[in-house]
Amino acid sequence: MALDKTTPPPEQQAALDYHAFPTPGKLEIRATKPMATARDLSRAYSPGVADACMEIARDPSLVTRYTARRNLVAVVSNGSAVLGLGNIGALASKPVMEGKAVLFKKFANIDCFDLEVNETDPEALADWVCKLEPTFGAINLEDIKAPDCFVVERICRERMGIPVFHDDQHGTAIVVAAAAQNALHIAGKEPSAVRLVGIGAGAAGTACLAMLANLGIPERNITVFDKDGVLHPGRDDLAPEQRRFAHAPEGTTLTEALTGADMVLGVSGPGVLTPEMVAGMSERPVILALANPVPEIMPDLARAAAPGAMIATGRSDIPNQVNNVLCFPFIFRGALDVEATEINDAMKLACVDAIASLARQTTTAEVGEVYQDETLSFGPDYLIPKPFDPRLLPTIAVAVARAAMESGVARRPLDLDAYRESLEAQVFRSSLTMRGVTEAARRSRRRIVFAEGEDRRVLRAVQGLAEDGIHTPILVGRPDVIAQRLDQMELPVVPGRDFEIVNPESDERYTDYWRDYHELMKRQGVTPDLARAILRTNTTAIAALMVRRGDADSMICGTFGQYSWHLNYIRQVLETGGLSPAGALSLIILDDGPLFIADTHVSFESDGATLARTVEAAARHVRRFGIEPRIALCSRSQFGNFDCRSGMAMREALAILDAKGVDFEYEGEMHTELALNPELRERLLPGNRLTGRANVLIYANTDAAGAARDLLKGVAEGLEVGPILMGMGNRAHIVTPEVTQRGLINIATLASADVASYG
Ligand SMILES: NC(=O)C1=CN([C@@H]2O[C@H](COP(=O)(O)OP(=O)(O)OC[C@H]3O[C@@H](n4cnc5c(N)ncnc54)[C@H](OP(=O)(O)O)[C@@H]3O)[C@@H](O)[C@H]2O)C=CC1
Ligand SMILES: CC(=O)C(=O)O
Ligand SMILES: [Mg+2]
Repeated sequence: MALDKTTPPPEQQAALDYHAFPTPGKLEIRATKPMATARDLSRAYSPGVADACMEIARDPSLVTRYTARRNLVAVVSNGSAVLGLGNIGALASKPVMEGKAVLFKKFANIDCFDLEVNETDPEALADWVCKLEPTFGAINLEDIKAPDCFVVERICRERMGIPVFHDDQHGTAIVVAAAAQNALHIAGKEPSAVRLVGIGAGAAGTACLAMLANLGIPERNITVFDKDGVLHPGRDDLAPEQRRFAHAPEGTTLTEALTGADMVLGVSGPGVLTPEMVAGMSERPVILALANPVPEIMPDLARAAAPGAMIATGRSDIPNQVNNVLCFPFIFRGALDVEATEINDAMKLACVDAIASLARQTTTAEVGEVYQDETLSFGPDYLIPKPFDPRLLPTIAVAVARAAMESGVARRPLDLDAYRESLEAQVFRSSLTMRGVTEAARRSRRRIVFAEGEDRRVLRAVQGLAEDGIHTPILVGRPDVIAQRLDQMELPVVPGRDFEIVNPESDERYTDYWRDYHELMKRQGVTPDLARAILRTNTTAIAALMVRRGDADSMICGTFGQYSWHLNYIRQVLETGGLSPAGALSLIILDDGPLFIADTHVSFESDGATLARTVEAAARHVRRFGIEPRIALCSRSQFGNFDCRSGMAMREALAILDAKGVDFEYEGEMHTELALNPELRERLLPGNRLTGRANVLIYANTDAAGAARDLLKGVAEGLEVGPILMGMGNRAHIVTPEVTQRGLINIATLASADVASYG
């Protein structure tokens, strides 16, 4: 069906809707201080604000203490070279600039104002930017056409005492250099022997070519084109940045230049390269077709014409995205945090090395999660890290900060180890909470068996565990299926070295296992035939038997199916006089700290005695994270005001705990709201024994606990560690089907930690 102008194709309509709904645009401003009372108002505004003003007037350096300036970047454009769309003007450039601001925030937690300026004269534009110095910690120039961008940047850098960085030049050059370095390494080509063709001699083109020359590609091997054809010595329309590359003979055509070339860098416009042109390039050519949104050649056409080619574009929807988004959020993070006066060459080169080396390392569970169907091991389709790779922030920002300090432009030197740790805590949200447990796991020799060893998330988790230096897991699964999946996912873990396999179809211990199981269950209607069948097909039962017989120390199951189905087999095999489930505890990591919730899965309706046991077990587990428990027994009833079932059970539990004299804070029964709001609690339940905000919420039925857990995960973006099966001596844990690779790593780490008091 032909689509008329008023009916965009579905993907375009979706992009337009993304921008339009639920509120127009992609950004808003949020206050970081409370503004709820007259007292707040008098501090934030008149009269209190005057104190902050006068302090800054007295000592200008205090602006970083009393305002948001240090973390505030201006994204400035006049709309003269917006993506590859050309000079569409300042107003139409706004979606791109808002987009850059969102990326700054999302990837590096940097706040931005996007400033679209109606000014075509570069000197006037520079003047305008310089006057903004009091507002910002740094300036990101964007989509300003060459050669005007050179003028604007030079003037701003000369006159301003904060970093000024033209993203299209330097951000692009950094990422291109990292990708080119890696591609040439794979192709086995030395930069000094490479023949390079550049298409586009604008902002991006000139900076990328200069950077590539800096990496060792000889200038005489570089031939460059713009809309007027080849850059040659006879041209009098070139800026110095372009003239440097103008040495080809006049009249050279693009096809001629590309014949036998090793690399082409397109930063020009859509469809400039034809299949015939790339077909004539050398063996294993590198094709960087970076025009946005439509590249110089689409990868499928390029691959058909040059099957050995390594191809990258600037787009997010195609593997090998070479785009300055891999650079600008992170280079600014490092520069802002050390209060650098500029972003110099040493910082840029540090950034190139950091990006290039990240692609050569194996990826994390988090990246695997986002890019499920893509190859993520270093090679032709993975030359460069993915934008959602959480390692980018700590790795690049630290490298940049170090380079700034070493090159003498950092006004605020940092302890780089502590800096890296704080950045890692931002991106790997569970890492800080899990740190103590991870250390304990590294020291232990516990063997963990994964019942669903063929699951892709389990295989990625095994890789993560190997990287974390945590033990050798055992996988229950068919070796050929595991091998095939590892191969598909290009995971470098190897059976025998990084993990062991128990094949349910042929393990030599099978007879022992089914006999043990039959012995355990013969009085509950399990016949030998049934025991054989279960131990042949039910990997949860197999894993439990392994733990029971001492072939493993702990098991993890639950990536599919119902929690209670798995729990049933665990109870059959592992429950003893001393070990029985005491509830499931979820640790939910939220922006403002961890919150534990129980019992989310085990006892559907708990009585007082069960609840008291759950509370004690939860306190034990919470302390394993180095957190002192403050436990609230939550109910619809509050201090005996309502005789609902949960209220009565909670009161019974409270009496049991009181009689026992336990050594942690607990109180109840109370509404969840009061558990989380100490001021309100003090008002409604004066004299209650809980101090501060509760960090453990106990519910009397799994409906309530499960709903609290799901809401925190679903609405508050809580990250779950768990559920932790309490009471089983750390011998078994059951995850839930939505578990992520990071979730599996966390639970396996918990299971691995050798803690005597675990139960
Ligand atoms: N992937 C990434 O990270 C990035 C990609 N880009 C992309 O690079 C392109 C250029 O951006 P930028 O350098 O900022 O813009 P500029 O306007 O500064 O430069 C554009 C250059 O491309 C040349 N050009 C345009 N069309 C053709 C053509 N058909 N044949 C040969 N040369 C052509 C122009 O020639 P002339 O001077 O004669 O007009 C000019 O030299 C855009 O498509 C942009 O999206 C830019 C930055 C980052
Ligand atoms: C990515 C970018 O900055 C551009 O295409 O202009
Ligand atoms: Mg740009």
